Amino acid sequence: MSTIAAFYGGKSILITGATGFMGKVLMEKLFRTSPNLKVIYILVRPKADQTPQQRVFQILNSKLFEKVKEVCPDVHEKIRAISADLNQSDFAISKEDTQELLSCTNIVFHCAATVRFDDHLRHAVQLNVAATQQLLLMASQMPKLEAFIHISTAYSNCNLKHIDEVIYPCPVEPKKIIDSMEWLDDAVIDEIAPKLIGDWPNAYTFTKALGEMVVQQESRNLNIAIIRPSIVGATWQEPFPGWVDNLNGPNGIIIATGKGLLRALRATPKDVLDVVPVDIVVNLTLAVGWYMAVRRPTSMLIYHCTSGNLNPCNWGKMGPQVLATVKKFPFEKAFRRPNADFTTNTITTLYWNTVSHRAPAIIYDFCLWLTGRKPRMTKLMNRLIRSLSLVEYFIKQTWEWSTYNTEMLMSELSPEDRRVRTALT
Ligand SMILES: CCCCCCCCCCCCCCCCCCCCCCCCCC(=O)SCCNC(=O)CCNC(=O)[C@H](O)C(C)(C)COP(=O)(O)OP(=O)(O)OC[C@H]1O[C@@H](n2cnc3c(N)ncnc32)[C@H](O)[C@@H]1OP(=O)(O)O
Ligand SMILES: NC(=O)C1=CN([C@@H]2O[C@H](COP(=O)(O)OP(=O)(O)OC[C@H]3O[C@@H](n4cnc5c(N)ncnc54)[C@H](OP(=O)(O)O)[C@@H]3O)[C@@H](O)[C@H]2O)C=CC1
Repeated sequence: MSTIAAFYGGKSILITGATGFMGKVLMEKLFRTSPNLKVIYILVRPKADQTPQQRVFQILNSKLFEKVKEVCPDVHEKIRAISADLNQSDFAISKEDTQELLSCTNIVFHCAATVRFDDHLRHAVQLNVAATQQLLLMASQMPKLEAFIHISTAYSNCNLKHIDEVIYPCPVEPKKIIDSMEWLDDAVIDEIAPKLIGDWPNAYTFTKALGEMVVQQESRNLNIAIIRPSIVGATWQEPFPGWVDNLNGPNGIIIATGKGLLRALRATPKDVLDVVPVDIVVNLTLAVGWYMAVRRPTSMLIYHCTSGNLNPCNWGKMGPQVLATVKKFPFEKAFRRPNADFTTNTITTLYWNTVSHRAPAIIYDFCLWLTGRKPRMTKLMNRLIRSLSLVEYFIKQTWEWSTYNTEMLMSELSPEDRRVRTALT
C-alpha cells in the first residue's frame, strides 16, 4: 500500500472548496485510496436552492465517485458537510460545528477561492485574502493539526518572468487592503482598483498573491505549505481520463473549439502552454500533506505544480491535438464543424473575430429571429470573445517556474508512491 495513502488512514481532514473542480477530485482520491480515514469535513454553502447536504449527496452520486462507492461503502458516514459561507467574517459556522472542527482536525486543505478574472476586488479580497486569514486563525486553535496546505496559483506572481518557490512581497499590505474594503464603497473601490492591482492582470491573481502573504504573516507555529498549480485541466488518469466539470482554464476554450464556436485563437505555436491535469495536482497536494506532517520541515515550503520545465507542451502541439480529438469525438449540437487556427497579431485577430465569430453569429440569430425563435448566438459569441480577451494575458506570454521543492519531494517518495504520483516528468 502507498505510504501516503496509509498516512491519511484514521485522519480527520478539513477541505474548503470541496464542491469545486479541484476539491471534488481531492475528496474522491482521499476516499478511494484511504477509505479508512476517519472523516472529511467540508465547508459547503447553500447554493441554487440546494441545502449543503443535498449538494453533497449530488456529488457522491456523480460519475466521479463511482469507484469510491466500491472501496468506501460508508462514504456517506465519513463526510461531514458543514454549512459555511467564506464571505462571512466568521464563516457563518455554528458554534457546535466550530468546536468540532477545532478539536478534531488533523489536516487542512484550503482550496476555496473565487477564480473569476472579472470579480469585483471587494469579493476577491474577501474570499482569497480575508477568508484565508480567518481560516489560519481557526487553524491556530486546532491542537491536533498536523499540516495546513494552501492552494494558490502559479500565476500569483505573473508580473514576474521567472518565478521561484518563494513568497514575493506585494506592494500593498494585505491587512490594509482587508480593512479598507470594509469601509470603502464599491464606486471608490472601482476607482482605485487598477492602481491597487498595479501590474497584475486581474483581481484574481492579485488577491492570490496577497493570500500568500497572509499565509506567510499569519503562519504562527503552524506547519504550512503552499501549492501553486499552473493551468489545471481535465483528469489524465484518475479516477478516469477526461473528467472536468467547468469551463475555466483550458476547458472553455477546448469546448468552444469542439462546438465550432471558436475558429481563431491568438497564440504563438512555439510558445509553451503550462497545463497540468487536475489528478496530478491532487497527487502532489496529498504528497505535500504527508511530507509536511511526517517530515516537519523547519520552514514553510512552496511547491510549483507546473509542467513547463518537466514535460513542456506548446501551442503547436496542443492545438492540432485538440482539433484532431474534437473532430474524432464530435460534440453534440455543435454550432459548426470544428476548425480553428492560430492568429499571431492584432489585425488578423480582429479580422477573424469579425469574419469567423461575430458575422456568422449575427446571421444565425437573424435566421432564428426569422423563424420566430429567440436569438442567442451573438450573446454567446460576445461572451466567448470577452472570455478570450480576459485570458489573452496568459496565452500571449510564457513564464518559467523553478520546481526544486516539487522535485525534492518526488525524490522522497517510496517507489510505489513515485510510480503513482510523478507523471509530470
Ligand atoms: C493547426 C492549428 C490548430 C490550432 C487550434 C487552435 C484552437 C485549439 C484550442 C487549443 C486549446 C488548448 C488549451 C487551451 C488553454 C488555454 C488556457 C487559457 C488560460 C487560462 C489562464 C488561467 C491562468 C490562471 C489559472 C488559475 O489560477 S485559476 C483558473 C481558473 N479561472 C479561470 O479560468 C477563470 C476564467 N474565466 C472567467 O473568469 C470567466 O469565465 C470570464 C472569462 C470572466 C467570463 O465570464 P462570463 O462572461 O460570465 O462567462 P461564464 O460565466 O464563464 O459563462 C457564462 C455563460 O457562457 C457560457 N460559456 C462560457 N464559456 C463558454 C464556452 N467556452 N463554450 C460554451 N459556452 C460557454 C457558460 O455556459 C455560461 O452560460 P449560462 O450559465 O450563463 O447559461
Ligand atoms: N482551475 C484552475 O485552473 C486553477 C485553480 N487554482 C486554485 O485551485 C483552487 C480551486 O480552484 P477550482 O477548483 O478550479 O475553483 P472552483 O471555482 O471550481 O471551486 C471554488 C470552490 O470555492 C468555494 N467557494 C467559493 N466561494 C465560497 C464561499 N463564499 N463560501 C464557501 N465556499 C466558497 C466554491 O464553493 P461553491 O461550489 O459553493 O461555489 C468551490 O467549492 C483555487 O484556490 C484556485 O485559485 C490554481 C491554479 C489553477
